[in-house]
Amino acid sequence: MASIAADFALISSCLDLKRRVFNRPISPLRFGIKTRLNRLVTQALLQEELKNLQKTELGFDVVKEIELRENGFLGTRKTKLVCTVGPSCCSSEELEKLALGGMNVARLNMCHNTRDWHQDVIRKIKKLNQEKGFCVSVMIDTEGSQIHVLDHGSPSSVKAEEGSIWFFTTEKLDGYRPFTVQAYDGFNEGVKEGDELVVDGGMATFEVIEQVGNDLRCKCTDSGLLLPRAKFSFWRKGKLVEKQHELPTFSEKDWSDIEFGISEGVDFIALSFVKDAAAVKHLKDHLFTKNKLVKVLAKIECLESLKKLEEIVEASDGIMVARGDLGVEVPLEQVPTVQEEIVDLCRRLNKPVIIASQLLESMIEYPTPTRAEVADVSEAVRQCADALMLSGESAMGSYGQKAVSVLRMTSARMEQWGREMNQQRILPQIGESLPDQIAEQICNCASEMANKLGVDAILVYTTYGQMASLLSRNRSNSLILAFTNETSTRMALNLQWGVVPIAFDLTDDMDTNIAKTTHLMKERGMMKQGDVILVVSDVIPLLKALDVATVRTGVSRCPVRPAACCRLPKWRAGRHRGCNETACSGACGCLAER
Ligand SMILES: Nc1ncnc2c1ncn2[C@@H]1O[C@H](COP(=O)(O)OP(=O)(O)O)[C@@H](O)[C@H]1O
Ligand SMILES: C=C(OP(=O)(O)O)C(=O)O
Ligand SMILES: [K+]
Ligand SMILES: [Mg+2]
Repeated sequence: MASIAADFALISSCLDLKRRVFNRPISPLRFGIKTRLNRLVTQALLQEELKNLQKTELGFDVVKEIELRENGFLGTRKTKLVCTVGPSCCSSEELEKLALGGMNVARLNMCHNTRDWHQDVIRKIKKLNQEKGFCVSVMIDTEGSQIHVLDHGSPSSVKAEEGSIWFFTTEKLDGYRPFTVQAYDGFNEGVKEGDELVVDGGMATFEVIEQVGNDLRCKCTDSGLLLPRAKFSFWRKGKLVEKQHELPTFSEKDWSDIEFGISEGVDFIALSFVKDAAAVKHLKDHLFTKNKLVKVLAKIECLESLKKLEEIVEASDGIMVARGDLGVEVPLEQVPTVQEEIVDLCRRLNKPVIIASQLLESMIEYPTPTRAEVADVSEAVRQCADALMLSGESAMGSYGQKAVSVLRMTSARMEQWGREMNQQRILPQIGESLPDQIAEQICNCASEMANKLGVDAILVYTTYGQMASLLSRNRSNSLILAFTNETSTRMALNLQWGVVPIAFDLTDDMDTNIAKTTHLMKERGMMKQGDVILVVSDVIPLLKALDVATVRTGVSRCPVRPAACCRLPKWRAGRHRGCNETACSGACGCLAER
């Protein structure tokens, strides 16, 4: 196997040979898979420059750095973790503990708390990133038409006993009133006597026994707990009673929250209750006019979004399977299959996907998860979702850090099992244009090769994250180290399976990029002798890359040598690029213009 140890004798002889033949330094393949030889040559050429490099020129997340040193490339966790920030974890100390525990993305749910509170949290996270070397991205999650919630006026859960009679009203309650629950104006439109009112997808069930003006009198038919802000829906003969009036995806508050998010420099906006692709495009257009590279995630959490799933996934930069609300509109037993379908579709279309809500719900109150919760988390990891999300567990629970460590350990174990099983999946082609198809093929082949050769890491040099994402899509065993000079790309890649985004000041010269980054990785103890790496890049635009690759083909068959073909390299500024000849020798009989 290749080694990254320097072999100076070999390099020198290569350089000599090269200079003699081409009278110019070797230029290895600008994209594609690097050979050991090329890597060694590049290293030698850049040796002087490398001596002056500062370790800090590599923007590496401190937490990943520790993990990499401890577990090596293969053992480093690939599944990403999103934590909702709330009162339990909003101090700098708590946020730091979550970051150290492996939080990749912090989510702020705009349904709760004040603008100032959110601003304070975002600034604390950015400060921690800057001062302590974390790489935690920030996501805001819009409120949307989040009005399908009940309020019983009590800060804790209230139990509904079977047979008890309850009053569901639009009247504003001032505090707790026994057997009374407040709902939004118009909640009972289209509802008939005999319909079922289901709370939180089945936590408790009521039968509508009487319409009283705008209110409903209901009998509890299946006892259960009503949590604060419980979600509810009406059902008739096993089917959802669809809402009479469609609420817009964006409220005025949502737009103002979005503007706030943009001005605070958030990395993701998760859009609640998306019903079609138009809503996603609307927001993306808005961001485009502001020249903002914020990623838009669509939350799949209502029946309408399932009907238009494919167009929504295509329009978005990523998806959240928001099982909390989804489980209110879809029968609970269908949620697992719907989840798997969404995860599969996202992977087919190359969009990151987050599994959200109730992953470790019992840990809001208890320090240990249930077996069933661990099984649910494992299942999401087995499906190869990009990320797992904590909601109340981190936002308001007492064991947020422990919940993060349960996610971390469970996903690491399941990923290891996945590697042992070596499950491969044939993926459909997604690229439509030739350059996109080429990029895709390179990434597919690199991933396959990485698995077959037992490669430790794939290094990808990327401006907008395209190839890093295509590599991630393959879910290969190797870790993907993505070097980018774009901060927005680095923060966005934080959500992608198996990608470790690293800030680095990329140049147009791939040899320099590779030499410098591998040198720094070694210096920092993250790469060692004997590690096997593959290199892929989209830094040079693909069409050009094709040209460069072709030049490379041509170089080895340069007209200086009689049997060479000069067709592919073309003639540049009247000179052949490979050898400085001013005219084609014609020896090859090629089609080049002469
Ligand atoms: N920023 C916040 N401020 C106060 N409480 C919060 C905040 N974010 C989340 N929470 C609490 O954590 C719970 C779970 O969060 P989440 O699932 O995001 O919200 P929801 O329950 O509204 O869907 C919320 O119901 C709320 O009690
Ligand atoms: C994540 C979800 O959205 P929210 O917490 O904003 O209701 C959900 O419904 O699962
Ligand atoms: K929300
Ligand atoms: Mg929701």
